[in-house]
Amino acid sequence: MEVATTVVVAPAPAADDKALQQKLFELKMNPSAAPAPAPAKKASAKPAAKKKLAGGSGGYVLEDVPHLTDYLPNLQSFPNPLQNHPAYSVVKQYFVNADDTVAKKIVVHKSSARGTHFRRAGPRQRVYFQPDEVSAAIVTCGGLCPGLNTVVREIVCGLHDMYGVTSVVGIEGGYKGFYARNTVELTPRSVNDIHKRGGTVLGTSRGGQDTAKIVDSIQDRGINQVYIIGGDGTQKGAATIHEEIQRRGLKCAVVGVPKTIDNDIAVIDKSFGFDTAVEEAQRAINAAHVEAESAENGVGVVKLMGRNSGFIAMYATLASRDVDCCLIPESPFYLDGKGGLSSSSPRSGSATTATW
Ligand SMILES: Nc1ncnc2c1ncn2[C@@H]1O[C@H](COP(=O)(O)OP(=O)(O)OP(=O)(O)O)[C@@H](O)[C@H]1O
Ligand SMILES: O=P(O)(O)OC[C@H]1O[C@](O)(CO)[C@@H](O)[C@@H]1O
Repeated sequence: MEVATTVVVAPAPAADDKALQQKLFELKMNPSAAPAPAPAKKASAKPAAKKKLAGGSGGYVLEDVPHLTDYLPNLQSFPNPLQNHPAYSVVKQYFVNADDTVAKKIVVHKSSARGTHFRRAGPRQRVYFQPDEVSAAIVTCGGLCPGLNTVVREIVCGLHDMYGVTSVVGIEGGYKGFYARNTVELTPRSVNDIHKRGGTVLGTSRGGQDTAKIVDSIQDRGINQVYIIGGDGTQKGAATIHEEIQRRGLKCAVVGVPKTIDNDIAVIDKSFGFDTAVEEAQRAINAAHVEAESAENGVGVVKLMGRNSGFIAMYATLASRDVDCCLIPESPFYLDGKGGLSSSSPRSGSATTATW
């Protein structure tokens, strides 16, 4: 009897991260089942940045993002230029109410507290920069992810076409590029085709950088909006840069754009690059399936990205229909004995999907 088995497996997590990943998975799959917030971690090398929290009625908690007006309370605001834009001004309720928030848990019990909320992103009725006042910079840091160039392109074109901003530069080679390299001018024309290329046209890097030198460069170049695209390490760096900017009292907005191919951020719809990863996985799965079917008792094993997170493996499995078993780090499995992986054989010639 020929048995064709295609197994998709996400790499095993490091033991320390398992609890965190379990929490992320629960939040993503079933927000109502999310456990109560864990007590704050004890001593770490550097104290975590202080959270900006606000309370409301019925146990409502707003876990807010920092804002320029936190330390520049008298900052002048202006009507959003979008309100006169021919493409947007006709759309009713285009602007996000400044007080709109998004609940961390979607499903709650009628008697439970309203819980943690996050400020909703989107264009505001009033903004804190005039278009000709803006001098923006974009930087990409950390590892590569599909869509980095698309994000760079959309920031440049969005600033230009929607907000009338003409001064945008790229920082080359990641954080260090702020003080080690010259900037490159970014215009809608220069970024027009970059989304068709892989990687990041700005270059990237990992490793130590000097926050004071970065902020010196921001200050010297007169940059007042910084768009920082990168993973968790990059965002920690962005928080540090913001802290230094705030300490110096500069009118400079720091925008963190989260990058994770693994889609392991609970409160956003989807992270950029995830769809491409799932799509690309199909090719590997197809190839493994063909191989497995061609051999007697053939087994095809596909190892996908996601050291601590099984979303790519799980979505690729759901899309493929040729996968018999999907192993993800959030769900423990074992090989031998009753219920063990080795005891589950797929029906011959059929595609049986088992998720472990
Ligand atoms: N805790 C931190 N504080 C300040 N800067 C940091 C911190 N962690 C990392 N960085 C800086 O952020 C940049 C990118 O970090 P890192 O190499 O960890 O990638 P990442 O953003 O986590 O992306 P990836 O998901 O691809 O690993 C590096 O320049 C690094 O020095
Ligand atoms: O091998 P490392 O350095 O742990 O990184 C692997 C991680 O990086 C990624 O490839 C991109 O975030 C993940 O899919 C994977 O979990």
